[in-house]
Amino acid sequence: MLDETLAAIRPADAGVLAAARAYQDRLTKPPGSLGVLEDVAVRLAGAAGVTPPPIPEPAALAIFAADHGVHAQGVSQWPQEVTAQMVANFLAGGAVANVFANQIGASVTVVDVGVKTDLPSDPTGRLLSRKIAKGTADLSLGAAMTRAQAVAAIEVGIEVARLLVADGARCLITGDMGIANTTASAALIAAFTGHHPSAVTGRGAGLGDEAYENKARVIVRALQVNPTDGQALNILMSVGGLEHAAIAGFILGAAALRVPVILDGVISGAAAMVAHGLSPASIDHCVAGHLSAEPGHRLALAHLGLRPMVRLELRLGEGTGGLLAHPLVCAAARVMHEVATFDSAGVSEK
Ligand SMILES: O=C(O)c1ccc[n+]([C@@H]2O[C@H](COP(=O)([O-])O)[C@@H](O)[C@H]2O)c1
Ligand SMILES: Cc1cc2nc[nH]c2cc1C
Repeated sequence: MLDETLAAIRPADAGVLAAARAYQDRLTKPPGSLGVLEDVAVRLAGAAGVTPPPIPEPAALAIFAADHGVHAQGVSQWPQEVTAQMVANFLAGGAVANVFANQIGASVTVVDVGVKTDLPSDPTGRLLSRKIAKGTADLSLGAAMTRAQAVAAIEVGIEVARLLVADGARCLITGDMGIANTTASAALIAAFTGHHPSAVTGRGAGLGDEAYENKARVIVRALQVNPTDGQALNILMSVGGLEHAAIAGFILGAAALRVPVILDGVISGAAAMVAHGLSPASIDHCVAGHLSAEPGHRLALAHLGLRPMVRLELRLGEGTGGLLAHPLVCAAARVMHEVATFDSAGVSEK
C-alpha cells in the first residue's frame, strides 16, 4: 500500500502554477494585494492540476492518538492516561477540536494507532481502532518501534485518508493526541534538520525549567543511542511516534489522491518531514495551517519550505490550528472562482 501510494504522488503542475499566477493578476485587485492568500490559491491549483482550484470543502479532521515510552523519562507534566481520556473527550464532542470543527462543518475522526490504555467501545462510530502497539518503546534507550510497526502505522494513515476522501472530504486536516509526543517531535526535527536538540525542544503541554532541561538532555541521548543514516523510515522508527507515522501516511494518502492537506502544529510538522523524506512531492499538497509556539515547528516548516497561515501562539495540537486556517484556505480558492477580471468588470488597469 505504501509503495503504491508513493508511486501515485505527482508534484505540482508547473504549467497550472504559471496559469494560476497569471490569472491572479487579471482579477480586480492590485497584483499581489491578497498577499499570502494568492500564494495559497496558486499552490492549491498546482497541486490539484487545475485552475481555478477546487474549493477545499468539506473538510475532515483525523486525530491520530498514541502513547510514548519516553514518557517514563519525565518529559511531560501530564500522566499518560490523559491520551485515552482525551480520546473519550473527542468522541463526546467536548474538546477544543470539536468546537472548531463544528464551526467549519468538518467531521472529526479519531484513530487509535497506539494508545496504551484499552479504549471502551465507541457508540458514535467516529473511532477507528487501528492499534499497532500499546505505545512506542522508550526512544532514549533504543528504537521507538520496529520497521514493520512504522510501515503499518503509515499505512493506517493512508487508509484513513482514502476513507475520508471516499466519504466526500475535499480537504484533510491533520490532528494528534499523545502525551509526550512533543519529545518525539523534537527528536524527529533535530534528526531531519541537523539542529541541536536545545534549538528544537520546547515546553510541550507546559513544563517547568528543570523538567525542560531534562527533556532536552533526553533528546540528546535519544539521538546518541539511535544513530541514523538520514533515511526517513529509519529516523521515524528510531525516534518517532505511531501518530507521527500515521500522520505521514495520511499526508501521502491525500497527496496521492490530489486532495489538499492542512497541517496543524509541531507534531504534524515533524510528521510532514517524514512524508517529505519518503516523497518530496507530497509537500506540494500541503498548506501549513499555523505556527505553533513549540520552537521546533518553525525550523520544520523552514526545512519543508512551508509558510504558516496564522500565528496565534497555539500549542494545543488536536488539529486546532489547522481547523482555524481552513476558512482562509477556502477564501483563497474562492477568490479564483468568483472575483471579476479587469476585462469582465470594465475596470481600468494601471
Ligand atoms: O500542536 C502543537 O504544536 C503542540 C504543542 C505542544 C503540545 N501539544 C499537545 O500536547 C501533548 C504533548 O505535550 P507533552 O508536553 O506531553 O509532550 C500532545 O497531545 C499534543 O497534541 C501540541
Ligand atoms: C488536557 C490536554 C488536552 C490536549 N489536547 C491535545 N493535547 C493535550 C494535552 C492535554 C494535557
